[in-house]
Amino acid sequence: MADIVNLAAVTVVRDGKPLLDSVDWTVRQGERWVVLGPNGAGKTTLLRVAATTIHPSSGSAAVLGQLLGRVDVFTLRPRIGLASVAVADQLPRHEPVRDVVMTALHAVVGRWREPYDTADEQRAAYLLDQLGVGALHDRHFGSLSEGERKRVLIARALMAEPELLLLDEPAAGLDLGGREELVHRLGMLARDPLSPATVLVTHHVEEIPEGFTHALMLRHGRVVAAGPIEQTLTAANLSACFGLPLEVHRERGRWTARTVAIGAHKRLVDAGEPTR
Ligand SMILES: Nc1ncnc2c1ncn2[C@@H]1O[C@H](COP(=O)(O)OP(=O)(O)OP(=O)(O)O)[C@@H](O)[C@H]1O
Repeated sequence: MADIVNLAAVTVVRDGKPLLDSVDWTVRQGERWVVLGPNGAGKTTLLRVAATTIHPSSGSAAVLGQLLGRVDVFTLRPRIGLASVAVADQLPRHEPVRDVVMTALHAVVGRWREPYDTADEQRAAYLLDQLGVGALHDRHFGSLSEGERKRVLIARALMAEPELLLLDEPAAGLDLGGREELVHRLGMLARDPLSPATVLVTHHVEEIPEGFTHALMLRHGRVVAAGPIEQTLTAANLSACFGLPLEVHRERGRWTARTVAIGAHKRLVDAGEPTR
């Protein structure tokens, strides 16, 4: 079976600056990857290559076994589910939620004359239920809260039964309850063997759902570490990735991170010592 994503020495240059720099990365069937990195590290750029919305400036990128540059990406895109702010921004605000989800079948935004049948409507309703927003199927997309919109986007990304699911910061902007609810649902999705290979971009290890198997860390467009999550998501790698001393813990399947320096800083403050 071909790799789901295979990047070899991928570099993406804009305005003379490498946004991705010699990235090697392979995603295989059944894997659930989290991509971590600070602001501007290149996470969204990486996801855009995997989503076939941009091509590498150099190196090679194969998605679902097809080499970018040698394949009609419009035949590939319906096989990839993408949930991101960029997708949300393209969706008509007055579209009913059900149609926002269903139009993914034709990789279009805004329902027009595409054919849909009862099975399509039932699948959209099933996915909205799975994401906990089934009751909202008639609402206009633009009237939803941030948390509701994020879940509808994930339902849309799953509608066409993709072979690759890409989630760009799915928990951004959610309150604590909304984040926990979403992370729980993504964990259920991750543990379902029928779910597609998944890549989730986030800044926060707290947002990694249970069941995620691999981690990729980026800094300044370069890979700091990549591999099985247990071996990769270490204090040393996370500190190198974010450029500050961090400790990382895993408890009952969930991750937390905090800076080591806060403790040292507090000790200095407590002792009345200067902190700079
Ligand atoms: N079209 C472009 N032209 C020039 N620079 C760009 C372009 N697109 C992105 N960048 C820059 O590339 C860098 C990486 O951007 P990217 O969005 O991939 O980072 P990110 O890790 O997703 O960041 P964030 O966590 O802030 O969303 C940033 O410095 C960004 O300003």
